[in-house]
Amino acid sequence: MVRQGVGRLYLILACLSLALHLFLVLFCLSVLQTSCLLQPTSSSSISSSLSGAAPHDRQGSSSHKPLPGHQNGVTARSAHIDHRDKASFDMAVETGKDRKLIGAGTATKMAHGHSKLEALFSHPLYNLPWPPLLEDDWLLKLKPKKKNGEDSKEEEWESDKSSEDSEWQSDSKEEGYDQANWTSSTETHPPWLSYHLGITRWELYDRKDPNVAEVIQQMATQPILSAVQKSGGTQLKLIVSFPNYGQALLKPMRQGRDAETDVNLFYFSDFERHNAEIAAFHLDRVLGFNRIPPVVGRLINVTAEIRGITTDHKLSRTFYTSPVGNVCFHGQCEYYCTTESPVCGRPQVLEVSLASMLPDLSLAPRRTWRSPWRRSYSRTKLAPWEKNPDYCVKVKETPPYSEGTRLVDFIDMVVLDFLMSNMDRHHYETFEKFGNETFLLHLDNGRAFGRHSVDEPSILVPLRMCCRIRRSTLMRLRLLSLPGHRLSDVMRESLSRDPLDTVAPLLSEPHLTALDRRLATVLQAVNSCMGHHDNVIHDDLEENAAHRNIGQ
Ligand SMILES: Nc1ncnc2c1ncn2[C@@H]1O[C@H](COP(=O)(O)OP(=O)(O)OP(=O)(O)O)[C@@H](O)[C@H]1O
Ligand SMILES: [Mn+2]
Repeated sequence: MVRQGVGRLYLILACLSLALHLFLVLFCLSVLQTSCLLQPTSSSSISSSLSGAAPHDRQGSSSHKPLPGHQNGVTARSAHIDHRDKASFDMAVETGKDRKLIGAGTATKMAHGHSKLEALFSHPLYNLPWPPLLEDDWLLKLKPKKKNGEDSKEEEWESDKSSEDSEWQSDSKEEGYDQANWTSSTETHPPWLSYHLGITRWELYDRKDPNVAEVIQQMATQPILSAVQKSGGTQLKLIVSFPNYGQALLKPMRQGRDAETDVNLFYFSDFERHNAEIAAFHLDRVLGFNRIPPVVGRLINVTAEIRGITTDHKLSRTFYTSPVGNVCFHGQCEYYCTTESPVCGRPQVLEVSLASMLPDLSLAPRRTWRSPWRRSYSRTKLAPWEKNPDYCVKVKETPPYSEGTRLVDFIDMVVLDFLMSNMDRHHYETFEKFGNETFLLHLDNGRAFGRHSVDEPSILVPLRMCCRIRRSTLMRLRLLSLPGHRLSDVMRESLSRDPLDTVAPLLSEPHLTALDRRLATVLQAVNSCMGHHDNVIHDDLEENAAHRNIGQ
């Protein structure tokens, strides 16, 4: 009797356990399904790594190296740099050497073995195929070399070592610089050149391109051979050069990471933030735009890596030692370049952001566009969009916003700016070669992430007024609002790969929380649009599919 009773008990327990397992399996499946908003398409193969190992979706290329025949090189001018005196680097502070930088090889797993960032980038919405890339969709291409006055089929741009006027010959003789034996063969190209050659009509870089990860790694670790002040703009910034002729735009840390913008300051009086430049690059990438040149943080020694090597006398003249013994400088510029607003090392070590330089303007000219929602930059005057609630009706009728994707591209930028609270988007740039059908460069993000406690509603006005948004953007934003892909979590993880994150988190928790809060506001704004307007969604997914079908 007893044995029979025990047997029955075991049977009941076994049934219970089976039921529990079945329940768990069903539960997991339903959770997975809800986080997957889109069925994978055949060409959107999912990569589990951030490296370039997975096949990518740019038509006509499988290794992110430009295709022969499309992308065989550029003229040597692209890497033109100032010839600089060379000084020692014995005091150089190098960071990031042993860290896994963004996109580099195997991605760093989170402590608990699950990477939300990897999961996000594996999602089909982050692996959408572009329309087929034609010859004109690449920013740069090789100049066929003419031999003896004849057109040669063989394309080559290696410098002719015997030629007197070869730029490369003189550059490569500079102490510290590499010999530049670059040919049309992609293997000979430094990573920054491969990155330049990979720029297309639709995006600045391919997230999975191993060259982009290399560019970031090199900016973080290579010796700085030259540093000169960059003219233009309002604040102090330098152009630095590396041994393989790569260049970066350096912006120094000017205030504590967590210093909130003074409430009594107009946004245009705010200092730029080096961490904002870094975080903006990560955010733009996490949003799936890929329209900000790769940026990385670094600790530099201001004496060895700026003062000691610069031949910019205007800059070197502004160095001094502060009363507490820190090495400071202020450079010369329109604003903020005085002893009242110096950049100071501690005593010599300084945090900076380094943004990879775009191709030289002589090779890839850019067009600057005034934003229709530009602020008045006056303390008293209102801008036109602040006075007219129907302002967008006019904008929608005016080229280039009346055609193609310009308006939704602009809205993408508005979403980015609202999330990071950047009020300083007075202008934006595009590559001239691509005319009106191209992505917008999201340059100059130094005034973003100024305040975490306030969300600036005026930045979102174009979205609320125009009620237009790309379907792919909206779907990615919805994905980022789900717990499994939460924007603040993926941003925290992405930023943890930057070398400066070991010094202090690049975005404090209140800034990360603000991202989630603002994302919810964007989604609410779109919902409200859909409640009141037709034609809110620009269906780029369908459009791209149609293009691909035509291309097949
Ligand atoms: N990564 C880059 N590569 C090449 N050029 C760049 C890059 N970033 C910015 N620039 C160019 O340099 C100019 C000045 O840079 P940036 O806008 O960041 O400086 P700024 O001092 O903040 O300017 P402003 O005061 O006008 O806002 C930009 O308008 C842009 O044309
Ligand atoms: Mn600026």
